[in-house]
Amino acid sequence: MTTQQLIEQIKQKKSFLCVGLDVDLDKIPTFLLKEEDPIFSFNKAIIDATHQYAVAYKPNIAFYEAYGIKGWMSLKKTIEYINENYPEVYTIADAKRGDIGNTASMYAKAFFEDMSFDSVTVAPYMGKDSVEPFLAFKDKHTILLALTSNQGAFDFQTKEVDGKPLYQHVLETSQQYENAENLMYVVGATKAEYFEEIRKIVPDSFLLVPGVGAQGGNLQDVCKYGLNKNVGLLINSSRGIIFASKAEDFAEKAGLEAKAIQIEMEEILNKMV
Ligand SMILES: O=c1ccn([C@@H]2O[C@H](COP(=O)(O)O)[C@@H](O)[C@H]2O)c(=O)[nH]1
Repeated sequence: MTTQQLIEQIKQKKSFLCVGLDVDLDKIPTFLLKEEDPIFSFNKAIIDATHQYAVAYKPNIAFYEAYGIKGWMSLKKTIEYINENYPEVYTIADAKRGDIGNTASMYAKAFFEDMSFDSVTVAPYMGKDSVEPFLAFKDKHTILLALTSNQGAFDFQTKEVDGKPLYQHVLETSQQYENAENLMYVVGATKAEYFEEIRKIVPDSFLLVPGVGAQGGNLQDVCKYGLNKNVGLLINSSRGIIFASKAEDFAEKAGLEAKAIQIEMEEILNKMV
């Protein structure tokens, strides 16, 4: 999907919500465990109930890898279901990959060609040759970890290197990579006070923002400096939406949670114009 198509969808739905599909068999309604593929059944119901309020879905690959081959099959069925039924929706493989060039190319093929995701999250620690193989794919996005939502972000990402925090080097240096127009960045909602500085460095880039809901980040705080002329934000909520209920009404409750966030987003967007 092109960036322009993503922007069009955001305008149409008046939403920049990304629903995280982090399925945990211990947390889904027990009646689903009788199904042939409980993870896919759960995802299908969540997607059907939330797609009108969300512009993107982000399965975190760990939640599928943890179940071995069955988990990978559930992931493949999920991405195929989205692409076939809701082709306007943007998809993110939250895989946090990162390795030397030839290995990075294989990761890129796995997520962009075999799985047909629109984007993949990548750790920047190994530098240019580990990122550019992903960027080489046309109409696909590489989402680099810049300033993550967790407490451990302060271990390295905010440390000063040559007079500025490491995360700022990630933003500035990666903008010089070949096909840098295919870059987006992860910035945690729990780091709202950093958005003003980040927008000075990457005013036009899309930012994937996890950390609202269960991790305590706040939508309004992020939007204060995070929005740009094209909205430029994808706000992710996983547990806060998909586990809104563990009963028969789990999908309906997920839909209501997504709708509440979409309404808040619409109000924010209305104030922009
Ligand atoms: O900085 C980061 C990068 C990725 N994540 C991932 O996003 C979701 C958040 O889930 P919630 O249930 O809404 O907290 C999850 O997949 C994380 O691994 C992140 O939280 N922070």
